[in-house]
Amino acid sequence: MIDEVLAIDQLGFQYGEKQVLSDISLSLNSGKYYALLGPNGAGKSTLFSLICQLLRPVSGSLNLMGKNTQKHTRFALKQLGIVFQQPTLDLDLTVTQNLQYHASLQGMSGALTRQRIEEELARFGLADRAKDKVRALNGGHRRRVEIARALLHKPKLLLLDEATVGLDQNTRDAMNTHLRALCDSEGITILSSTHLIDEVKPNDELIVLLNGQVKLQQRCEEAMKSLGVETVQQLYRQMHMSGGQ
Ligand SMILES: Nc1ncnc2c1ncn2[C@@H]1O[C@H](COP(=O)(O)OP(=O)(O)OP(=O)(O)O)[C@@H](O)[C@H]1O
Repeated sequence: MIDEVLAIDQLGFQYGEKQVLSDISLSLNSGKYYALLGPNGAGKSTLFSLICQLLRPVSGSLNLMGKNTQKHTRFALKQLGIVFQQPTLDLDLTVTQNLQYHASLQGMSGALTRQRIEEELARFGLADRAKDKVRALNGGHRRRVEIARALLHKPKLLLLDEATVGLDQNTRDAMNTHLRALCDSEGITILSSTHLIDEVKPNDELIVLLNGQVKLQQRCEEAMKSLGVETVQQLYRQMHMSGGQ
């Protein structure tokens, strides 16, 4: 079994003249939850776009499951599930139709599609909403559908770009618990960007991006211990003061 799911080596990116990411090197292992923290404009969404190949790196390389993403595009896209910051469900289609559309883009057979939709909707407590139009769902349920959709083809790496924004506290808590359980039960790796520091748990792997550079990659609990702080808030504030904006 390959333990390293994503390897990023000396990645650099710029929009025109503007350098946005510099010398990013990261290693993400299977079954772990990585919380990506960084202020507005730090480059989190750009990093996600590079991983899912909406953008091409200016320098450096990305390997997914041991294969270079630019040389093995289709393979790489099959390893990824993505939930973008902006909702992307079709509100006028049913939950099942939205999922079927994704499955057909992934080239999944009809039988497999039916089976996987049933499994994922059950897992997310949405089995009884399968035939409802997405428009009829509340924000928390819509997000769950988006995550179920991203998992349909059993990706190795799930990218969540501020996936809990706009959800109430209870829904966020439930989703966060659920996502970490996915890492344990399915061995899936999650890279999740957030501004909500209270969502980062001591057992998470923490990645802090500041000014387009990785300032920290360490298990959260260990990072707090080595910096002598008691909360993730304090840790993040300290990182800012020692190298941020
Ligand atoms: N298409 C673009 N063209 C030019 N500059 C861009 C473009 N997209 C983003 N940028 C700039 O690149 C930098 C990084 O943006 P990015 O959206 O990756 O940051 P972020 O960490 O995701 O921020 P946020 O938390 O606000 O979503 C910012 O300075 C932003 O203004």
